[in-house]
Amino acid sequence: MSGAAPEVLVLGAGAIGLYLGGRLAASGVQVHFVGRPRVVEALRHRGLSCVGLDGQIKRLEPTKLRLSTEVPPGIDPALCLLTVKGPHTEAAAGQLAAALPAGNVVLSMQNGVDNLARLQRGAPRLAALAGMVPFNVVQISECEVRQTTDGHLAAQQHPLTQAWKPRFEEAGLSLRLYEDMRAVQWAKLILNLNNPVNALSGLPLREQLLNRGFRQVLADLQGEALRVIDAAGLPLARVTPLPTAWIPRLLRLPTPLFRLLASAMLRIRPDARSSMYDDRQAGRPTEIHDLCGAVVRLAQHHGQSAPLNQSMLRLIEQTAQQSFLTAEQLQAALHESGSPG
Ligand SMILES: NC(=O)C1=CN([C@@H]2O[C@H](COP(=O)(O)OP(=O)(O)OC[C@H]3O[C@@H](n4cnc5c(N)ncnc54)[C@H](OP(=O)(O)O)[C@@H]3O)[C@@H](O)[C@H]2O)C=CC1
Ligand SMILES: CC(C)(CO)C(=O)C(=O)O
Repeated sequence: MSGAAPEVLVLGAGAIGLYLGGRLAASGVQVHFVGRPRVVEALRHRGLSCVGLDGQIKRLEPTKLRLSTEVPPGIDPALCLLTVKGPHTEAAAGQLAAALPAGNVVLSMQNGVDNLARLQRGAPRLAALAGMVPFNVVQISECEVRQTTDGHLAAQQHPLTQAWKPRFEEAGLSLRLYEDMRAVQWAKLILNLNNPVNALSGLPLREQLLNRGFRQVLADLQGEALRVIDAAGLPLARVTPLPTAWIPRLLRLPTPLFRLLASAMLRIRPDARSSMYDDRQAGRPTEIHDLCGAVVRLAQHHGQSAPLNQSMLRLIEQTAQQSFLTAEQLQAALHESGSPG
């Protein structure tokens, strides 16, 4: 392990944290990873492999990795990447607040629209910025992560993210900076409404998206969310080749036409699944309250309802972990219990 001071702290050594941190480390950035004991232990023995979308492997031997299970007191990284799931943000913010000097920048690379506020509440003396990861990463084992879809990272326009942009690009991580990250996060949330559909289908993402019934369920959830977002007057950024508001229409097309027109969306490795599928199967808390829950809360705030997103939230919470639904069963379950409140 090099003796140079860490430049980047990754809090949450999971799929995204290991992939982003691993690629930065492989390009020469000094990265310190904070993870769970089982992950840290495995990395200490076996090192880390990050497999890019092109199949190229960036390998970090154990001696090259800086690892701990807690944020080291006194650490002063130029940048911290927060890569825990939403339900763990509050605890992570507390750890960062206790260890980092005031003013340090923490970039949340999480899904959902509420993590920045959680981070600001838990660590008010740190500078919290929003980021977004558009691509899927599969954690094959504690020590191996693989990018399975394409896309550009996004982050809040800020002198520090501007300064780090070339370092990300050198690491093969294309980064775009936005003034209005809220518009980016809501656009990503529309895409993430597929996470619970994927989790309940039990299918890999590509196979699930090639099923018209599951696409219709997703289009219904997205259509409802888009109406709520519109009523709330929130802008949406363009994070996909098509404008976000057109996606439900694309999803409803017959499969042969969808296959033809959505080739970019279907460029997914056949084994990729949503992060919510992994959480549900592992019995971990899911991010459903950060996704469908955010739509329901926004609707309520503006005197509207979002019954389908509300039903999806209940389904994820109440359906036994090992049970999967066909598209028809899912469609029926959502519409049956799709009553407001
Ligand atoms: N995976 C993906 O493809 C994508 C994920 N995202 C988003 O990125 C964020 C991270 O997701 P992902 O990487 O999949 O999540 P993971 O669950 O794979 O990784 C998070 C890791 O952090 C650990 N952790 C949580 N709290 C702490 C803590 N205080 N100290 C040390 N370790 C901790 C978790 O342990 P434990 O499991 O024990 O809690 C887990 O190992 C989420 O918001 C997700 O929605 C965005 C785009 C794509
Ligand atoms: C990349 C995407 C949209 C789907 O896998 C995701 O964000 C996730 O799995 O959480």
